[in-house]
Amino acid sequence: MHSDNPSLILAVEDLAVSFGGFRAVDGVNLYVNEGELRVIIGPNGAGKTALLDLICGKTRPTEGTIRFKGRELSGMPENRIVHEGVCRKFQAPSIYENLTVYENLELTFPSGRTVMRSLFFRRTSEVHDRIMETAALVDLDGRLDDMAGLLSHGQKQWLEIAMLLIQEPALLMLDEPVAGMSQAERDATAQLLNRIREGRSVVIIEHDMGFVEEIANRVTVLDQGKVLAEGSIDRIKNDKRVIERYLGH
Ligand SMILES: Nc1ncnc2c1ncn2[C@@H]1O[C@H](COP(=O)(O)OP(=O)(O)OP(=O)(O)O)[C@@H](O)[C@H]1O
Repeated sequence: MHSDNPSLILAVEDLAVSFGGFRAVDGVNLYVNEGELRVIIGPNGAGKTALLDLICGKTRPTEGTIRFKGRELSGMPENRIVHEGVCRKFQAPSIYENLTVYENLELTFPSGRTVMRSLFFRRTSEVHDRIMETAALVDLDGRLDDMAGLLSHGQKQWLEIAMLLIQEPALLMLDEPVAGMSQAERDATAQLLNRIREGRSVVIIEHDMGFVEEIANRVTVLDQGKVLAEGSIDRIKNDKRVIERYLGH
């Protein structure tokens, strides 16, 4: 049924992973369309992170398939999955604090450069234009010459998102992107995500329901490794089982 949908970009089917006999992900189906912003919620230990780990190749499934643009990702090494267009941002920022915002972005431009080699790298106008465009997308165009270490917590998170966007992923996965942010930074992040979802798909793990309401197209609720419910935020908020298992706590 889902293969008839031309905008389907990610199709996860019957996915499972066991750790020492414990099924952290237990038969999950997940279908994400192009241009969609999907939020995954659920109680602690529901398998949200484990699901993203499987999609980005950090861990291998015990069962099931992960098709991205029709190609099977499970079994591919992590760097190959990035090359296919799937990028993942982890919670802790991994920016270079002693380099400028511009240099951080330049470093991630997809040409396999290292910190040392980038010192001798000639800036082409293509690289420069992409850096300027991406910095503007995350509101950091005014901070390009500042050391990344001087940015606020929220701006560091945006820089890291920009470092992924430079690689032009078709699917961007973010793990609790607004954790530790001020309300103003959360609002700005919601706007940022609405800008960056254009032309790509975004999958986000989030606990903050206020934020989920602001950004989500569709919400998938995981519980004990399984999909408990899926649908619009209004449907999810009023789902008896979701309230019982998660929202009511
Ligand atoms: N690589 C791994 N090795 C061993 N166990 C794992 C691994 N990844 C996840 N688990 C286990 O699987 C279960 C689900 O964990 P997971 O981190 O996916 O939950 P979560 O829904 O992301 O929870 P939280 O909201 O607390 O982050 C946990 O019991 C966890 O210990």
